[in-house]
Amino acid sequence: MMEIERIILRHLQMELKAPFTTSFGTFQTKEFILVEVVDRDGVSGWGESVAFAAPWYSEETVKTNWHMLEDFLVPLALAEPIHHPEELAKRFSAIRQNNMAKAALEGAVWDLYAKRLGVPLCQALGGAKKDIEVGVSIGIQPTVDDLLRVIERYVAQGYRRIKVKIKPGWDVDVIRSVRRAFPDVPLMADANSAYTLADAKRLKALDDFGLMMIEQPLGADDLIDHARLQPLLQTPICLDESIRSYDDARKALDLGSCRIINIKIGRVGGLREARRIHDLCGERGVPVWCGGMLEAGVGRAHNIAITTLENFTLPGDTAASSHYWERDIITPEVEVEGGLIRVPDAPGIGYDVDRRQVERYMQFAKVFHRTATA
Ligand SMILES: O=C(O)CCC(=O)C1=CC=C[C@@H](O)[C@@H]1C(=O)O
Ligand SMILES: [Mg+2]
Repeated sequence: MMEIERIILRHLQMELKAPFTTSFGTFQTKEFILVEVVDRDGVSGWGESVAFAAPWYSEETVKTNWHMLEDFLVPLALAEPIHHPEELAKRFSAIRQNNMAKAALEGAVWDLYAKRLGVPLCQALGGAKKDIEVGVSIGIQPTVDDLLRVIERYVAQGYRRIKVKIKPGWDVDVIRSVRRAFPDVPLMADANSAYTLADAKRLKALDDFGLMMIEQPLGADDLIDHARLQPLLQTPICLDESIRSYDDARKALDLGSCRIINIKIGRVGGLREARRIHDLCGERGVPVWCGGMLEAGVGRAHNIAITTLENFTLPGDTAASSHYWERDIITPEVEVEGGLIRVPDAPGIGYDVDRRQVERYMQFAKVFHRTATA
């Protein structure tokens, strides 16, 4: 049983090594909330909210997450002891949506739970892989030549697949050039909802390049138009933004809206829901992979743990810490060798949170205490 004594929310800000550009815009600074739960014995569990500062990927932001955590979720977590992290889904069920806020706190409780059991988080989740395969996601670059140079660097580092961002006007010609330069590299494109069904012909033209998948071509909240588009394409559609729950995944598979699902722990509301979606896709023979949200070390560690589940058969977006940061907030940092991350075997998330670095990036914090009862 976990008796959480206090919960600390910290607001951090870290500079990315290089700006990240998608169909929606560019950012260079990552703001996020780090959640620490501390139990009666002084054991800490860590979670990271993946919401961005602005609501362009989803409606959640760092500030809405702080509000949800402070005013609703933290009080619910402190109200009573927790026997198992899966209980939180029920406890949080009165709060609609706000999945990234829920996932950050649930993730911290999972870490604490695994640490108390003395097992790695991956094992607590039922994962068995010792290494996970990873790819890298590359933002839109100023020119095609720049993009080719960046890809070359990551291919040389051994990443198992390359993901490039596309948008209208930066798609067929760009992918053609990439294919010409790298005929054999496992390649995929992410549109972040930049197209509509009216663009079906343009998307169909991408069939010529042997892409592993096209990620989220249409509306962020759509399943129907994707189900119309998929039969027109040879390339599998992978849904990201559209899948926020087990039920969304079930509906998407029933409708034929996609043939692959990108699971982001934050987007679906936590590790429990992520695992349920993974299991459903496994039963239906649909492969999944773990998406990224430019996480710092704690979020990255959670991604590694969930990716050890069996049906995460495609390389994910969890690249090395050094791809993003001068200095990450965990030790050791996440390293990629030959496109693989060795899954840590220490209890919980398996990496130590480097409190000195956390202090360095922290802008403000707030501590919440359990209100004393018997
Ligand atoms: O390296 C990563 O963490 C993945 C980055 C990435 O591709 C994305 C992060 C956040 C929003 C999107 O632009 C995109 C995605 O949709 O997967
Ligand atoms: Mg995506």
